[in-house]
Amino acid sequence: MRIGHGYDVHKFAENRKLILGGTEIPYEFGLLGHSDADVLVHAVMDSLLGAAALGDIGKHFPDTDERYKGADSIALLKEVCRILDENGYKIGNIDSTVIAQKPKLKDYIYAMRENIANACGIDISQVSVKATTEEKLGFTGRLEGISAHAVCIIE
Ligand SMILES: Nc1ccn([C@@H]2O[C@H](COP(=O)(O)O)[C@@H](O)[C@H]2O)c(=O)n1
Ligand SMILES: C[C@@]1(CO)OP(=O)(O)OP(=O)(O)OC[C@H]1O
Repeated sequence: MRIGHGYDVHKFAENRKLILGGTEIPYEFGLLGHSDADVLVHAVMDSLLGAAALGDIGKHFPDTDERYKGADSIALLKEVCRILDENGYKIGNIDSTVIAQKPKLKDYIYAMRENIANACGIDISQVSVKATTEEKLGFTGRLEGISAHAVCIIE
């Protein structure tokens, strides 16, 4: 059994969709990135790659590579899960926290869990997504961006 941890941050920008956990969330700002900037899925991918000691998303999907411009992070997650499978690993469970002052995410949590579970070929009960604010403190509190943490167990 091996444990993994992932962390990511993306800043808010105008004229971008807000995609979290493969779900489009209505909000006045989206997140800036080379890909769709799905900060939650990025943290999940880094936790899985970390658990397997197989590097990180920047190694597998460089932000200098045009192939990943505007990439659907759920498709990248499928590729990470294929790499884990190829290396003989199975996912035990994933837990994650999105840190966002706004928007309220509770109505989208189930859809995010479902998208992540489907991409990984696991049951939704193996995927947890939580949300919290930082009580208006720090860069998330100032509405500058969103961060996410993820941990996982692989076997
Ligand atoms: N972007 C967010 C942040 C929080 N929630 C939900 O609200 C609860 C209370 O958050 P606090 O930061 O005030 O502790 C939290 O446990 C989440 O259920 C949310 O939906 N979206
Ligand atoms: C996901 C990738 C894909 O090019 O691009 P970004 O959306 O910029 O996201 P980041 O969290 O900076 O990770 C780097 C890249 O792997």
